[in-house]
Amino acid sequence: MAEEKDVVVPTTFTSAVILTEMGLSHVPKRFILPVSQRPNLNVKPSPNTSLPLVDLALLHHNTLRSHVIDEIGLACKEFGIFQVINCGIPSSLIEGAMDAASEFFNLPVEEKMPLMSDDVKKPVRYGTSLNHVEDTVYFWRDFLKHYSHPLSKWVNSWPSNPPQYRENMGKYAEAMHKLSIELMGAIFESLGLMPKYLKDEMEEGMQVMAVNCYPTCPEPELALGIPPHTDYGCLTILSQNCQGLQVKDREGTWVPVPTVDGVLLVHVGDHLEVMSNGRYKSVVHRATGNAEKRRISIASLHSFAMEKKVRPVPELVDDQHPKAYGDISFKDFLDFLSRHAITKKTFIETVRLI
Ligand SMILES: O=C(O)CCC(=O)C(=O)O
Ligand SMILES: [Fe+2]
Repeated sequence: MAEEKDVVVPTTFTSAVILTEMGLSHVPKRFILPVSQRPNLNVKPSPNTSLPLVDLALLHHNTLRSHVIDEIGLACKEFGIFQVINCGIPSSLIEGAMDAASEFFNLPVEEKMPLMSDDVKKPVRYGTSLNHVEDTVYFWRDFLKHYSHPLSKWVNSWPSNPPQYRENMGKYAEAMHKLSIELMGAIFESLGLMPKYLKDEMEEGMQVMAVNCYPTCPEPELALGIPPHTDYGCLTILSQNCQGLQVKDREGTWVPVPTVDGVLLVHVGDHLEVMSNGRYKSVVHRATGNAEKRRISIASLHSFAMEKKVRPVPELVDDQHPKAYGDISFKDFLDFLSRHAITKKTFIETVRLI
């Protein structure tokens, strides 16, 4: 039982990792969701999932490129998420980043404590529930978030322990950044724009890595690892070591996403929804807990520079498609996040005009 062990839980910071180390047999009350928001864990991911699978090697094929662009466009439109294979990233590089992440969460709490913060504007921070002040229910996740692009600007502020963290995560971050540029080119092309459209803005944009740890949860049917949300950026590229991600399909049904070796997941984020003037919608997703296995995921979020306003692309606004969104920047999102609980209202809802 918790009381019997010599573990001090900080009152301002409730870490799921610490609670799991305490060996609880029940989740504490503040993690228990109202019945209507609890996940149904009996729905297992199907290997024949309807989630699109895109072979990125074909983007370099003269005659097949346009077919792949259509596939990506359809995936963004119908699902807001797709799986990609053959991205040219060695599996050892992804495994290296996952191992570094896992070892970081294994560190004793005293080593992680100096990075703990509820301030969403910190470029490097360790946290748990998204907003301790505003969130009324807590979530079974610890995370490390850090800015990552350009790498040379940020890498020295990343954890120096485990010793391989900076090198492994740095290589991974650079590979994700390169991939995000290629994907954005394909996505713009699928919208009828030039593939180089806004490429400089992406090159100079922000990259935030959200390194997530969902420790084993004694009662995963009562709690969530991360509540339903959309990602703020243009797109997010995700690696995971086991299943736990669920996405809401266009009918409102939660669909579990399978884990397949060599597959990365690409989410449409709010900025892409705005730029596409609503042709593509950011995908609502959440992560469930797991009683047997600790889950690690690395989400790489790509957006324009902090204060750069994102707006519907003029070519995509006409009489049939009136401007549907106001202008937003990453900074606007952070301002919103520091004031609101993520569980109450999503940021994108506040910028929709129609
Ligand atoms: O762990 C996951 O699969 C999702 C993580 C996520 O949604 C995020 O970090 O924004
Ligand atoms: Fe997310």
